[in-house]
Amino acid sequence: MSTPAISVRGLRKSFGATPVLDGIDLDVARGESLVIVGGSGTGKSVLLRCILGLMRADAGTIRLDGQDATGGAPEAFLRRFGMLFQGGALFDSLPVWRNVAFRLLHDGMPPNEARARAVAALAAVGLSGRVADLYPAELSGGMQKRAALARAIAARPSVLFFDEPTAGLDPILATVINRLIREQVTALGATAVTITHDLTTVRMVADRVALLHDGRLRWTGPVSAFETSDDPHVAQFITGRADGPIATLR
Ligand SMILES: Nc1ncnc2c1ncn2[C@@H]1O[C@H](COP(=O)(O)OP(=O)(O)OP(=O)(O)O)[C@@H](O)[C@H]1O
Repeated sequence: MSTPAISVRGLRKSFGATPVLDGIDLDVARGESLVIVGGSGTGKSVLLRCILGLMRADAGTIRLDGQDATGGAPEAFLRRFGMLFQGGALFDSLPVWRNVAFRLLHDGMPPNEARARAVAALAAVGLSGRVADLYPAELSGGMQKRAALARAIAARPSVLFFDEPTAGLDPILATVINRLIREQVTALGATAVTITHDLTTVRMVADRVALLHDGRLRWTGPVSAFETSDDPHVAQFITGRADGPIATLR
């Protein structure tokens, strides 16, 4: 097997006496779309933050493209990386196109070229050129999400992270966003890691699924095996039953 894009071994992270990650082992192959699911507060965001070096793990190793990244993601990796944050995280004081082209401008691309790239990225997520000169506050929540997705893809990254990409969207717009993510992952040939509660996202975006519970990945497998799995954690997650191994009191 070729070197995985992301490789995590024995990752542990506690807050005070409470372990959140309790020995995570995970490989994400290049060009693969992995979706991580799990109940609220199970540590999905903490795992993502540790992988990116935004948070320091207590133990374990992280390798990105075969390079040790335990103390933080290498610059070379971050340059090829795009992220859609849960809340969108657009800069209010910048027009949409400058938000979308932020990285490109930062890297010294001439403004007219960067603007053209931003407009193309906006078009890829179904937003017209008219939106380019508006400010984030002038957009609806769904449009902001799409603009944030345009920003994540504008620099044509080879690794993409999506944190709750459909949270707060109506089901139709959620489908649009899921389709866009899948299209971008396929079009860019990118490696993608998505965190979600949304089963539709799992179905539309995942090649492989990992279920986080009690600090560990309880189940990982191809998306085709997810819905037919007889693992009680997976079954409870899919049916949304309150009774089962996943406690509802957290
Ligand atoms: N900086 C922090 N300090 C203390 N505790 C934290 C910190 N960040 C996260 N936690 C705790 O870690 C646990 C996991 O949080 P995390 O945000 O990773 O959950 P999640 O699975 O992403 O949840 P959700 O699906 O609700 O967003 C929670 O109990 C949370 O309170």
